Amino acid sequence: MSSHLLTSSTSDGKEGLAAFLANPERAVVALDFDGTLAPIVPDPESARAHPGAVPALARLAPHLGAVAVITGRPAGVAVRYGGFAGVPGLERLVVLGHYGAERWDAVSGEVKSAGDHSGVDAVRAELPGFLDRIGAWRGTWIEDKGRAVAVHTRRTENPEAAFEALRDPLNELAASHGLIVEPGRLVLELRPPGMDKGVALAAYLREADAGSVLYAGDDLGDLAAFGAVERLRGEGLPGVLVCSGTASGEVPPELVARSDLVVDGPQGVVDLLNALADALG
Ligand SMILES: O=P(O)(O)OC[C@H]1O[C@H](O[C@H]2O[C@H](CO)[C@@H](O)[C@H](O)[C@H]2O)[C@H](O)[C@@H](O)[C@@H]1O
Repeated sequence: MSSHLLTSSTSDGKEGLAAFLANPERAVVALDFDGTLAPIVPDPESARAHPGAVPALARLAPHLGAVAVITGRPAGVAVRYGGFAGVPGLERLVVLGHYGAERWDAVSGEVKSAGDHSGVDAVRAELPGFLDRIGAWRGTWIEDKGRAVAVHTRRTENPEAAFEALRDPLNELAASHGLIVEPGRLVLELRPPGMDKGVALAAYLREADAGSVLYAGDDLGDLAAFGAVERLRGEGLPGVLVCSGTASGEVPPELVARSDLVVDGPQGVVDLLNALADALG
């Protein structure tokens, strides 16, 4: 595996990588799931971690202070689709699900979650009729996530147009039930406010007593985590921001612009994790 993957063109990236490699026992790796560890697929229930992801994480994790997956998925779903449970090397893995409102850890094997929001039940009941009434595109699909409900347009004839047509109506519906809309890659999720990947990541880094951090993501929901790393860099914590880019053009330009390193989707993330493990091995 080549060390050229461990080069960044930004000064923050260079500083972050140097600190990470110099003091790995206090380094933290945090990764998004869909689009970063798992390739994007048309059916969200068919998404699975890249076959190289768990082996690469299991090689790297024993060298590090901590490793976490931070995802919009329910934590238990990410654990299942990722194949993260019971893996030698990942005995301390933490999965922060629902943008940080849920937490699974490998030590207990249990999921702990914040309280429920009654608005989610109301939206769940209302959404099918609501989508019919507003003439949502055929192929629009509702993903019931338990603590949230997501509306996907990837399987419609024109996913971008279907997505744009839903934006305003879903914003209104969410607001009327005290929820927010979390936009993602051809998905609009109605979920409780008050938590995001930035809040979740910052709290996790404090808990892990991080000396440096590397965060990788591919979507709008990851911008909050990028913001947290940028803030912490300002306070002296070295950090590397990695964009899991793809040829699809779906990755938000802002995420690319704010990253220190762009890699080629989940395969590129796996290569990067292996290059880090090689460098520390
Ligand atoms: O925070 P993440 O781990 O990136 O999760 C964000 C959402 O990912 C899933 O949707 C995305 O991946 C699907 C499977 O590849 C794809 O079909 C969809 O278009 C993408 O938006 C998941 O279904 C959502 O619940 C997550 O919030």
